[in-house]
This record gives sequence, structure tokens and C-alpha cells, in this order.
Amino acid sequence: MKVIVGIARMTNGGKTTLTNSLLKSLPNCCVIHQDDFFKPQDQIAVGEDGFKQWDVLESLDMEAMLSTVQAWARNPRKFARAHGVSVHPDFSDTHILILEGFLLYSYKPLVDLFSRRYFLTVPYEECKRRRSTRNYEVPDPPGLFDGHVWPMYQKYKREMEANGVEVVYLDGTKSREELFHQVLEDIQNSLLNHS
Ligand SMILES: Nc1ncnc2c1ncn2[C@@H]1O[C@H](COP(=O)(O)OP(=O)(O)O)[C@@H](O)[C@H]1O
Ligand SMILES: O=C(O)c1ccc[n+]([C@@H]2O[C@H](COP(=O)([O-])O)[C@@H](O)[C@H]2O)c1
Ligand SMILES: [Mg+2]
Repeated sequence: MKVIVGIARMTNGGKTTLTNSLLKSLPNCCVIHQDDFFKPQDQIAVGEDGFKQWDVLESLDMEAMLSTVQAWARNPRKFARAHGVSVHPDFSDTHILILEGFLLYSYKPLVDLFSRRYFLTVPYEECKRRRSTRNYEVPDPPGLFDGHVWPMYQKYKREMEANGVEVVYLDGTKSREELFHQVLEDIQNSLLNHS
């Protein structure tokens, strides 16, 4: 059985934190981080607003990300080995892939591959506060959050809803532990339903 789980959305919603906890508890579980597919800085367009347009689909090499997912799907055992994940003998027929990132459900070739699509949200003020404490490889210029990050978040969310993409919303203001147990239990239940 092969299962692809999406841990998506809001910047600073807690995706990477939650993903890292799940990885330790799910058997034969590999991960692909969407952040690893940002194009180089000189290929990021500058918008009419003057900001580099990091938070649009075109800033990511989604074809390369899809190829990586396909490599896992062709041979999850080989993929696990190559990524240092040892295959658990008791669960050798179960393979889980977590895709983690802020724009997972807006790229058509990927969207139907998920068994479960999680969508972490936190209120605007909390998101902005957490973001202001982060150090990205390319630091945020002043005004980026309100001028680019937040409007793009809203635009893609509207589009996703208009396209009828089904997601499981998660309240990112819950504690790390609560979120972890909620999602772990939910994935375990959906594994039972698949088997
Ligand atoms: N459940 C939570 N409650 C409070 N703070 C959290 C929670 N999960 C993550 N954080 C904090 O929020 C920030 C962003 O978390 P991170 O997992 O990197 O988010 P993302 O990958 O969605 O951008 C980090 O400082 C992290 O420690
Ligand atoms: O990782 C990078 O190279 C990078 C460079 C510039 C910007 N980012 C920001 O990374 C954000 C997505 O990551 P995250 O963990 O906050 O969801 C997105 O909102 C971008 O604005 C990330
Ligand atoms: Mg992250």
C-alpha cells in the first residue's frame, strides 16, 4: 500500500514542525519538502509591486518536485533506502510519503495524488508575528508579508476552494503535541481504511 499525505499551507502554520514529528512515528515514511524546489533567486520575477514574487507557483520547480514524487511511487523501497529511511519488517507493504509545503494543492498534476490533504491555518496576526521571527535564506524585505505573502495566500486559497479541492483544515494555534496526535491518529485511521 502506498499513501501520499500533504501537510500544507500557511507560511509559519507549523508544517515543518508537524512533519518532523510524524516522520519519527510513521513506519516507512519518507518526506519531500517543497521549499527545496524554489528556483534560484535570479529566476524569481519582480512584480509591479516591486517585490520578488516568491509566493507564486512559478517560483517553484514543480516539474522537478513531481519527478521526485514519481521516483518514490515507482519504487518506494529504493527511495527510502536512498534517503536513509529503513524499511520496518512488520510494515514492509506500507509506504508513506509526506509532501510538505505552502503551495501543494495548486499544481494540477499533484493534486489528485494525495490520499489525505491537510491544511494548517493560523490567524493573520499570529502568522505575521511568527513570520517576523523567521530567518529565511533570502530575508523578507520590509512590507513583504502584507504586500505579497498574505495576498498570495488568500488568492491561492480562493482558487483551491473554487476548484473543489477537498482538504482537512487544522488549527495551527493548537499545541504542537495536540496537532501531532490529531494528525497521527487520522493518518493511522486512513491507513486502516485503505488496507
Ligand atoms: N503548534 C505550534 N504552536 C506554536 N508555535 C508553533 C507551533 N508549530 C510551530 N510553531 C513555531 O512556528 C514557527 C514556524 O513553524 P514551522 O514548522 O517552521 O512552520 P512552517 O513550516 O509552516 O512555515 C516556528 O518558530 C515554530 O517553532
Ligand atoms: O527557502 C527559500 O529559499 C525562500 C526564499 C524566499 C522566500 N521564502 C519563503 O518561504 C515561504 C515558504 O516556506 P514556509 O516554511 O514559511 O512555509 C514562502 O512564503 C516564501 O516567501 C523562502
Ligand atoms: Mg517550513
